[in-house]
Amino acid sequence: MRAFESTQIFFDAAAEHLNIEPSLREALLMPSREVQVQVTIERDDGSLANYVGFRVQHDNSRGPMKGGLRYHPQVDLDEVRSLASLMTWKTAVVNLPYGGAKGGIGVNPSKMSKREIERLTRAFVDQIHDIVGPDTDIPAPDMGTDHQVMAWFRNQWEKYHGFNPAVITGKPVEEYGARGREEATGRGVGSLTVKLAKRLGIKPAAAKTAIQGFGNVGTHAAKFLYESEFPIIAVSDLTGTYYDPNGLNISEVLRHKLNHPKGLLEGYQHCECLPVDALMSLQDVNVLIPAALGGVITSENVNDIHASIIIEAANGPVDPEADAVLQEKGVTILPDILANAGGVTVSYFEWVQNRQHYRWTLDRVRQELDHTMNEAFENVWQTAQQNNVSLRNAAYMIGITRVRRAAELAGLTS
Ligand SMILES: NC(=O)C1=CN([C@@H]2O[C@H](COP(=O)(O)OP(=O)(O)OC[C@H]3O[C@@H](n4cnc5c(N)ncnc54)[C@H](OP(=O)(O)O)[C@@H]3O)[C@@H](O)[C@H]2O)C=CC1
Ligand SMILES: O=C(O)CCC(=O)C(=O)O
Repeated sequence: MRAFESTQIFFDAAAEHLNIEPSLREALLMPSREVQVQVTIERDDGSLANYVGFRVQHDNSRGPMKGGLRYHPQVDLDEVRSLASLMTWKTAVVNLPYGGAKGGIGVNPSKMSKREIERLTRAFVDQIHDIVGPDTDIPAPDMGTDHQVMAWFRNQWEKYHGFNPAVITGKPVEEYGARGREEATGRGVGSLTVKLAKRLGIKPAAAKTAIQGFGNVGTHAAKFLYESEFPIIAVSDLTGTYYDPNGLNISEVLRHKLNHPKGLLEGYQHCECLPVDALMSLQDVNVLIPAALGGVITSENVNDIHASIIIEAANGPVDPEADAVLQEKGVTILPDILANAGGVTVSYFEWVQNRQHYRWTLDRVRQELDHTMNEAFENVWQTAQQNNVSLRNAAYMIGITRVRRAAELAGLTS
């Protein structure tokens, strides 16, 4: 199933509960603007390379549009469209004054030099600089991009429009970035995992956890949960699944990754190394955290999953067919638009600080993040209980209701 179709099915299920009529559904779901651009750079060897870049601006009823930039070979218009719509519901679920957007380039950054990635980023900004801005659409990191890419993006954008660091978030801390943005998504995932397990009566020692993807989100979620005494029994990246039924020493695993020339888990010796896909079907896993690509749990592999809790750190990891099977089995799924909202929440704090020319302490960022995530969690939990629906359905109902209200107040057709 294509990514946007998946998102649409989840949207429709909630819209049905809310009794939203078809033409309004269409208006809420249809992206406001989709831009596709050619991104051509000179490779280090002097040859030319052409890529396709996208920015989909889904909705701005609640404020400027917000969402990350992904550099990955699978990036295409359908995926970016789906990710952009998820941003609209996500910013609404955590009640940030934003709409939703997403962008990316179909490229494999692991096969490029640092200078090539810089040229690629600057060439992309040359193509889209006039549709993004601090009051219109504010990008941020996602898969394959980091604070360095954000710094290049800002620098190139400011060549056209002048000083304004609020044009992008997730910047280096010393260059107008917020303390705590890098850890924010993983920290939010970790704190809600702890909260959900407690709510379901599962003690940390019994919450054996597996994390797919060990990049920004996966590493910080692992760190938080390890410190909360959850046994992390497996983690994976593209080099394999690293498994210890008694729990990995996450400090040691993180040290290994830090010392690996490409930041990979490859070569980590103090556990079993299994094939990449083995992580999903490990029998002794209670909490499964997909933290890499979307569409990784489908009708093909759903029956191999043994976990009783799935935390969607990635965007769109479970497709609707698999979701239905998991619901039937009683698996609790914390949906992406709530679980991974810590990143955009601290992006919002960064944007606020940039606009006020003021800096918050890390303690303040963490405190406000925890407050926002807790409030959103409680709201989603209560809505699910009151309406007897899944947490995903409840989260969509909250998001859609807020966006619909803002759109109606503004005058839908104006
Ligand atoms: N960064 C953020 O703030 C936010 C991210 N997200 C979502 O979280 C997810 C991860 O993003 P992020 O951590 O930033 O991305 P990164 O690029 O930092 O890390 C991605 C990780 O996933 C691994 N990976 C890719 N494919 C597979 C696979 N098939 N099996 C196992 N591991 C795999 C990569 O391995 P390798 O290194 O070997 O390539 C890498 O470890 C995405 O879905 C993103 O949209 C959501 C909200 C905010
Ligand atoms: O930090 C942001 O603005 C957006 C992060 C993002 O892309 C996401 O939540 O999926």
